[in-house]
Amino acid sequence: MSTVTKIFGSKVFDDRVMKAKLPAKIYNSLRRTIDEGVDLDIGVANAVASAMKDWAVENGATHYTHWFQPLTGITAEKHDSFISPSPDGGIIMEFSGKELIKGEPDASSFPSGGIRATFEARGYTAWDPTSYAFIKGKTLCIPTAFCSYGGEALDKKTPLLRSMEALNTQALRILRLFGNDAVKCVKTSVGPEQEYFLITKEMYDARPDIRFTGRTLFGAKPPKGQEMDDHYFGVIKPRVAEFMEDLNEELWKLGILAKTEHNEVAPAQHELAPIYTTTNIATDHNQLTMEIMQKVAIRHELVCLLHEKPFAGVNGSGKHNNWSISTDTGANLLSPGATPCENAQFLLFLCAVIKAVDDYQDLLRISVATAGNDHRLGANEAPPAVVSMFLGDELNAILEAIETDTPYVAADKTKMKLGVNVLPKFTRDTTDRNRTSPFAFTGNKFEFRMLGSSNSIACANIMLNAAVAESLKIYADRLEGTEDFETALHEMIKKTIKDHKRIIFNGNGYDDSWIKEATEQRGLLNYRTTADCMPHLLDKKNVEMLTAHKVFSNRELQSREEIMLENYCKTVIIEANTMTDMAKCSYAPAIERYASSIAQNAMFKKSLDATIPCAYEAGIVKRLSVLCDRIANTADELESAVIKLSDAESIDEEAYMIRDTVLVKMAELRAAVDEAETITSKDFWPFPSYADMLFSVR
Ligand SMILES: NC(=O)CC[C@H](N)C(=O)O
Repeated sequence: MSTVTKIFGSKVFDDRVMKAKLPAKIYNSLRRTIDEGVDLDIGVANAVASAMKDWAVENGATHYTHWFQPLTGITAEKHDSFISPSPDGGIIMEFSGKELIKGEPDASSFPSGGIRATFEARGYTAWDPTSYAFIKGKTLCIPTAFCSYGGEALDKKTPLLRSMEALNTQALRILRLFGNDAVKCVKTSVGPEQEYFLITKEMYDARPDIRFTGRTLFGAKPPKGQEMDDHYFGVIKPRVAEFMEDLNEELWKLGILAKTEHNEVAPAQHELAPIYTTTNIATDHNQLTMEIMQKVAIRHELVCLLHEKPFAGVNGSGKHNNWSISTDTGANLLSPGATPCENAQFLLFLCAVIKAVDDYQDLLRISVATAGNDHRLGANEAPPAVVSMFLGDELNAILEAIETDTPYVAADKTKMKLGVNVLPKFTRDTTDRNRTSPFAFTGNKFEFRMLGSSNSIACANIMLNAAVAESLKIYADRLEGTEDFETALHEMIKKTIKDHKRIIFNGNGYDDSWIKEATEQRGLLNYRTTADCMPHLLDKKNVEMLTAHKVFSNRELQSREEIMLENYCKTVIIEANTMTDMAKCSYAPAIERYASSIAQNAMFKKSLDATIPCAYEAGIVKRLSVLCDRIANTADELESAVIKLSDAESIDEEAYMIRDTVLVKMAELRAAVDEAETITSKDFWPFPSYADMLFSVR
């Protein structure tokens, strides 16, 4: 066995271990819980817990934790050791079924958006057996859902599981209509491409803005950025290669299918992509991947930046969510099939996605909304904030032929009537990719490109699954019990294309003319910022859909809106405070020192000989003095804008004020400091430059 096959999954209590360690009866009953959602009885839980503990202890674990994903966007853990006193004064290592299936963390300090007051400390964590337990360090981590005392979800996993269930229910109804009775379960899978930057720890330590906010808040454009396209897929530097090697090993041990690694477009930018897996597991794995990337980087004296736009002017970091729907019998429902019948089914699922993306474009935008991602969307190969879909030429032609009842030329001029017997065979689309499209069909899956690199993929997939479940439900309601299935199917697909073709766009998403056409002619939404989109989470149609499929309750939705806006406001306020601090306490004094040293030089020169020219010195001193005044004044104005936020009467209003005043002043302050950087001696400049940081790893 190669080393990789040996270490892969070695820290995971996966199917192989369960099979080997559990009595057959227990194993089969656990499998039924994992595969079919059958309730687990305490006897089984006790047996699993005991085997899990023995395995974990054998592998060096001393503690266990319920590992969950609160609404902070990161994961949470509270370790308990397995020890229990024994009568002889020693200890035994113990872990019960009760401890496995339920935890009661005193977790009052997590954001709950009003679901739970601080004095109501209790929250519950409940084991999610569909995601395997694993060992991190010396701790056995048990993936769990997290909810309040009253049963409301306080995490991202619970609604994600609910959305998968909603899609499963509706997709099965559709499959039955096509005579498919063998499929027991439909699941979505995802392969998220994780982009990130690596800079040296030395650079990181020297930049308070990166340390406090994850991104640079100042920095003049370097002489060289990504103009030469020489970093993308370029030779990986040895130090980065060592980091990647180490990272792969850690991920493989945790059963994470790390597959592709390469240099990305911007200097210092890289990407890691795993093989796709069930959405729930992919979400857990992506959270772990982000955590481990940061840990491994430190071992190499590097820092891994997961911010969406750590450096202005070069590519930001996204997390493209490659999403598909498949059955337990191994069929990918987004893959054009081999027979006309399969293609009719494929077209129905395709239409369900088209309808979902159009009807719930706002929810998709909301699902990726963060202060950081607002800076990324709309430039440097990240899609714009207007949601649209790219299907490619062949699929477009097919949809057009269906809509207009005209022959589909590429397929023997067969008229596109969607009767299962007359639909022509067509193969996988091989058209080009579109980097500016938020939602691109890539042959047998959709690539949702709007997610930012720090986003949990849970949110985007919750909305996507729920919206598609809703389309499928509407279809199933219409088709079930119809006399003439083929005609009804054909009419329904035709209607979907007519009603929703506005969302399909194959051109350049960055063109101003597209944004104009999208918003003015097609009526698509353009929510530029988190402040613009977040309140729409509570729009009637969104609440109705999400509650109808039991993905969120009303209260859970309100809490999410509040938490996301609070997060936006806090993030920007921390950025603003960091900026005023850096401007007042570091930049302005440094600029003053440099200007005064130049002024003194000029005076020395003049005292030697009054005819020595000092135009250079005078010019610089003048420019820097003007800039320094501007920096000081703008920093004051920024500070006042932040103080004024306390006048806001609601979190929505505070977010609007941030968008309209604080972010505007931040941009002005940055412009003044960046201009000063271009004429100040490096010896006086207090922080590393863009060039220093972007080219720091050699
Ligand atoms: N080449 C690429 O796919 C770049 C994507 C880009 N970094 C983004 O923000 O999404």
